[in-house]
Amino acid sequence: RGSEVDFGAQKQFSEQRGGLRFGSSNPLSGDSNGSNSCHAHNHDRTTLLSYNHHHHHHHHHNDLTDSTQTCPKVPTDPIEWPAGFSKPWTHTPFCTRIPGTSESSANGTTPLSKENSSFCVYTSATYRSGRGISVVTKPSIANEIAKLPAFNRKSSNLLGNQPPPYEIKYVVGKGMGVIANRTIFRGERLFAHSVIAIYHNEAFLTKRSREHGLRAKLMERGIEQLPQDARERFYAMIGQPGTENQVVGKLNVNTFGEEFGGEEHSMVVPETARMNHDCRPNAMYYFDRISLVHYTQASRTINAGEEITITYIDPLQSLEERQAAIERSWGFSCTCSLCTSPPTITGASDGRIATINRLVDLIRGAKTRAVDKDGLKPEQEVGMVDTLVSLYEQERLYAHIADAYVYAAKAYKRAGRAWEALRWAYKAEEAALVYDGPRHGAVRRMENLIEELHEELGLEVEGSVETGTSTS
Ligand SMILES: C[S@@+](CC[C@H](N)C(=O)[O-])C[C@H]1O[C@@H](n2cnc3c(N)ncnc32)[C@H](O)[C@@H]1O
Repeated sequence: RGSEVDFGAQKQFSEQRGGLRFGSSNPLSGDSNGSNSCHAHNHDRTTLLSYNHHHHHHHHHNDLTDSTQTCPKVPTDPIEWPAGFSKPWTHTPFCTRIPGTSESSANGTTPLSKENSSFCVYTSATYRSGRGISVVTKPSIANEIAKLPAFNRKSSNLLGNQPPPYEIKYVVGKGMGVIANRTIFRGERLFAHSVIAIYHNEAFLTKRSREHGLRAKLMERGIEQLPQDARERFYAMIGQPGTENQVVGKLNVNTFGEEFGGEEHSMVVPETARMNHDCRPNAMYYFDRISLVHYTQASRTINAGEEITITYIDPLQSLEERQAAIERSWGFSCTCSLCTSPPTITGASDGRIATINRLVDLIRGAKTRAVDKDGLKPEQEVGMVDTLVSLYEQERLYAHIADAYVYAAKAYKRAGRAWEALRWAYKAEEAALVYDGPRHGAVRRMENLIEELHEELGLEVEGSVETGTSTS
């Protein structure tokens, strides 16, 4: 466990869930909330649509676009290379400069120095037996990424040699999609692929900038330096209509969001990016930041012929909010089964979603109160978690229900109802494995809870550690 690297923000099990894990943003296109005056000067939207998927996050002002504007300058990062920069990268890093110092050399490559580097392209063409990886980010973050155990792993075949349980096919109104070719059961692995590119969200280019040319080159170079197979997979991904730069257009609609060094990045996993969106999906993904591998599992039984889908957004939003989020970030209008249900059905669903959010607030609120005099009584909380689980089921949120099971296990334990707590803890552990993967803290917490409950209930087999080898 000593080797566990985590330089990103800790993800909470329940609350940071949702939309922001899929999709890319283009922060340089301007913050759509218009909350700061810097962006008032910025009319450089690259695209017709605002693909600012991480709109609720606070972005650093980015004045890489225009040094004359009155916004504060982005501070330069402490840069640790060139010391050891060549490892694990197989290409010389290619960097942009911050404004005011951008009299770059003819080929656009800047000397390696603390003062003038901002974003660089790092590529390892030998990464994972030649699958390759490009990272476009700040030097300090690239250094952290380079230290990951992922760079010592050889294997690029993470799925074994079984034929995939799906085919990539044309789906009316959606472009390509992933269609099951046999029955798939909950928990079955569907995709497991090493990311081929990671882009800092602030590295996205902007139109009016005098840095535009260099920035476009930076974005494109990330892909051009990849080995041929990865490059072809990148260009095979769907584009974004109306986006001038092909690479940026593909990044805008195909990437998964993840934090590195506490800052938002967009990751490319071309195989997994074939899955279309559904507000009530039958598959769920997680990203393992130690190995830089992205995993997808079935979250319920999927029948042969059925499309395999994931959700691009936080599914615990009303119909209106979901459709707005999809429209804003991807530019299509959602026609999933829930979104196209009659108003009586969608209205009932919106009501359940509001109740789910309210219950979670109440349960969490009770927990954070130091002395819960006016907090929830244990039996009240038990009633709430029963309702919560039921609402998730009614909403067909088969993967996200992990959160509800965790609340249920804790509530029953608190109420002194150990057997029921154990039942929920097992369900929570199973769901968290599908939802978050084995490395996630939720899985470990549920394992610990199960162990505690076993003790409380006298379930542990006496001397089980010693007699573990003698089987009948
Ligand atoms: C990550 S890609 C998914 C694969 C894509 N259909 C393809 O052909 O490669 C995202 C894009 O697929 C399309 N898409 C995804 N889900 C959709 C849906 N539910 N309805 C319509 N189009 C969808 C949109 O064009 C979106 O920008």
